[in-house]
Amino acid sequence: MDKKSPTEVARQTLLQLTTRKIAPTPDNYRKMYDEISGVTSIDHSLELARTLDSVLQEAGQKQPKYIVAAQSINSLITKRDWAKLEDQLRKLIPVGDVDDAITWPMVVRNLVKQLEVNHKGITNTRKKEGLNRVLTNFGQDPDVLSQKIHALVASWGSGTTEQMVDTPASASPINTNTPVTPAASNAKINPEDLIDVVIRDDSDAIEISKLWREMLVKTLELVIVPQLKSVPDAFAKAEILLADTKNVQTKQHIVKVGEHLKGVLFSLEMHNDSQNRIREALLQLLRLMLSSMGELVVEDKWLHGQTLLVNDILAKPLDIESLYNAESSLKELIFKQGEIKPGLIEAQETLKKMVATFVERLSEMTENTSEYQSKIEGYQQQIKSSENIVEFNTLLDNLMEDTRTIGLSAQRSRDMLNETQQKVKEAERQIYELTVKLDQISEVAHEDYLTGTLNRRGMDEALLREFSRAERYNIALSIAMMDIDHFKKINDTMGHTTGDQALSHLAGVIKKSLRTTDVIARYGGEEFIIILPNTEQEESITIVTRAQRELTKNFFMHENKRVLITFSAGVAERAPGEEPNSVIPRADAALYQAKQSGRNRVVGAPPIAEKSSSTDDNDAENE
Ligand SMILES: Nc1nc2c(ncn2[C@@H]2O[C@H](COP(=O)(O)OP(=O)(O)OP(=O)(O)O)[C@@H](O)[C@H]2O)c(=O)[nH]1
Repeated sequence: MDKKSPTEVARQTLLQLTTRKIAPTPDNYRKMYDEISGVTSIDHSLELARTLDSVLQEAGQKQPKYIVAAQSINSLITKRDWAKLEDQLRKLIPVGDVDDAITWPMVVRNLVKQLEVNHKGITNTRKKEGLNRVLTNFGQDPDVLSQKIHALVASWGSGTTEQMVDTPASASPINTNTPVTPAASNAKINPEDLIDVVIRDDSDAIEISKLWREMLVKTLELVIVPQLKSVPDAFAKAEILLADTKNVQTKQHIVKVGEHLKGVLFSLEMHNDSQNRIREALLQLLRLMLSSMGELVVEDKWLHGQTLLVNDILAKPLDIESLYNAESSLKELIFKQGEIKPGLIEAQETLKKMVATFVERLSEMTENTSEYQSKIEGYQQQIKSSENIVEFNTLLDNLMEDTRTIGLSAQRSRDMLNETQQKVKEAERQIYELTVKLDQISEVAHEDYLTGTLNRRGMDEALLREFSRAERYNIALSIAMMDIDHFKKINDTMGHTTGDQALSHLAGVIKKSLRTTDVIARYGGEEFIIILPNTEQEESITIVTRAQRELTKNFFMHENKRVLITFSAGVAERAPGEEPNSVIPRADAALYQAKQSGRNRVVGAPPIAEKSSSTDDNDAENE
């Protein structure tokens, strides 16, 4: 065969390929070329197959999957099946987007985390069983294993069962380009929410662990450490933990911090537990104290308001607002009592001194009288035995002088006694007034919020107190019922809010015009009641009329205009033994009379005796 030139061989090779309709691939070209030129060219693919085989055999010593891969690669090269070869190689060396690749650090980190998290419907034992199955089935192939573990963990997170990765048969083939994540297996979950499940790469992991650390630091700083302030040991430990957490760098360090945190949380739990028990015990103690206080302090009515207030608070679930309110009420009350009590003690001391002086004067008087008595007896003896008229006259002169002296001394003592008696009465009056004031101050917790007068409850207590005092001391007591005139018109023309302001204005003016011992309470709506201790009906009418006058001098202002507010009142004086539920209706009937007779006036109720006698008369007539 003639030796053809390479150009000629190439030309004929192409011609033959076209004639025989063979695809002009490099391989076909090489074969045709060899046939035409009559030589055998070196097959580089075989060289490539050999090289790959030796590398894979070497790698196969550590990972058997490469030995399996070497056989199939060899056969594909021999068959020149380049497409399949490419696939095989891709499977062997995962390629694609690095971000989407499932890496071992990521799988292990996720696995550890998810083993600690509680998943609904999946117990830890089930998780471990699933893991064991995957390890047994795919342990030979680290890459497949990482994918299977990843899928298994994702199945916990998405709430599906591990069944899908239990066996190689049921395990769906995982495309390495699209790793199965909880986001992929559960469309309802927002991938953004899954950063704790899937940590995509190291920079993510660092960022996430920083965020967790910051959160832990804040929790320690703002919640845990402050709560342990009163427990020095635990407080010191918590502070060390806080410093440690701020500086945590390594995994071992995190584990240590975790152990330390457990200890601190335990101390906190113990502390909170004991605080709760202390709180409960204190409350119980307080309740007990208050319940026995009622009996212990029967006479000390000044404590009554305080005990009622605290009782009210303890009856309801504790809330800070009512505690603050109670605190300020109690402070006000204690302050006012503190102001008045020294005056009361002083007045009581003065009274004691006066009584002592009184007794002294009396005994002086008695002494003087008995001295005089013995002198008289002496003179009697001298007169009996005296014979001499001159001596007798001298005796009489002395007797006259002594009688005059004793008379003067007796007069002086009498004057002093009268004076002391007056002072005692004055001191008694002062003590009475101060006591009444203290009693009233104790009611500060029972005020009507709008008008600053007592509310119904305060009124009931004041009535009880004043009625029993009047009975005990046998003193007068009157009740005035008052009602604003045409108040509806004020509301209708100026609005309810202005009506409220008018009510508060009226109460303020009346309160100012009353004596400190008088008590004003809101009976309801625009009706008020005034309790006037130690006051007869006539004087009460004068006092209430004075209040009416004050109201005409102190106008209520609305939109810069003066508004005259008036009220009508009925006054009734308590008869001995009469109870509030009898006096109040009598005052109310008198109020009705005041309204009927034109308003803005004060009417006194007929005395109860008259009323009952007229009833008796009627009864008599009826008979
Ligand atoms: N603004 C305000 N109005 C109140 C309050 N309580 C009661 N009132 C009003 O007081 C008015 C009382 O009306 P009436 O009982 O008809 O008596 P009056 O208009 O005052 O007339 P006389 O009593 O007959 O002089 C009603 O309109 C009630 O709504 C309150 O707390 N605030």
